Amino acid sequence: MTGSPASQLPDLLKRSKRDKIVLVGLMGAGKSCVGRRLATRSGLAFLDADSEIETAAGCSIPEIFARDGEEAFRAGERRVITRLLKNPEPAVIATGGGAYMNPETRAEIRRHALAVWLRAELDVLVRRTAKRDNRPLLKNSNPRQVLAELIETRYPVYAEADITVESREGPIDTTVDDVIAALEHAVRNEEDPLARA
Ligand SMILES: Nc1ncnc2c1ncn2[C@@H]1O[C@H](COP(=O)(O)OP(=O)(O)OP(=O)(O)O)[C@@H](O)[C@H]1O
Ligand SMILES: O=C(O)C1=C[C@@H](O)[C@@H](O)[C@H](O)C1
Ligand SMILES: [Mg+2]
Repeated sequence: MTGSPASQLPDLLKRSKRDKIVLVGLMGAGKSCVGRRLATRSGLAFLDADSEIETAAGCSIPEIFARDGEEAFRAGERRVITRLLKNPEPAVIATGGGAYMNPETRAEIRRHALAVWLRAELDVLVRRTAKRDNRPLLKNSNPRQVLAELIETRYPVYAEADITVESREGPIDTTVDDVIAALEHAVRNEEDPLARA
């Protein structure tokens, strides 16, 4: 762990008049592991939307997809994220990779949260997601092609987030440090737009 001032995050949230930091990005971008570390280092609560959906449904995401289909999963995802966002306790939330594609979810995130896009290159995503088979969208013969197509359709939408941080290979704490620095910069710019000049 590095010495960067993660403890400033609760104060940063107050200054931004929002109460959540929400991580968005593709499968394998690191939303869950970076989000958990960010929360631990800053003393904020951590919520993982995928886990919350599984708890609410009483079964795993692959089981929800197999039993009820993707559309039902997306409806549940929307409800769960809205509930998490409306809870006033300050927190870091890792979303599932598809959540930010929903325009209503994006609007709720904008209202309550500072949104962070964890961006990663295709090769990095392919390598990281190959380690586990818990992602229904990648359970086919060519996960690399699926991820490449999702990059095409989703990256322009993820780009609407308040900040973008590259999720590189290397220590997770380095990405956490980059997120904190970018958030500090974004909030400072919001407070004093002229400082950007
Ligand atoms: N910045 C990073 N550096 C190195 N490894 C990482 C980094 N971020 C994530 N990983 C590794 O990549 C894998 C996937 O990460 P994680 O589950 O956090 O992704 P995710 O964005 O939450 O994906 P999903 O949308 O499927 O939930 C994990 O094994 C994790 O340890
Ligand atoms: O990118 C996606 O659409 C998904 C990502 C995961 O986090 C899960 O939410 C689910 O596997 C779907
Ligand atoms: Mg995750």
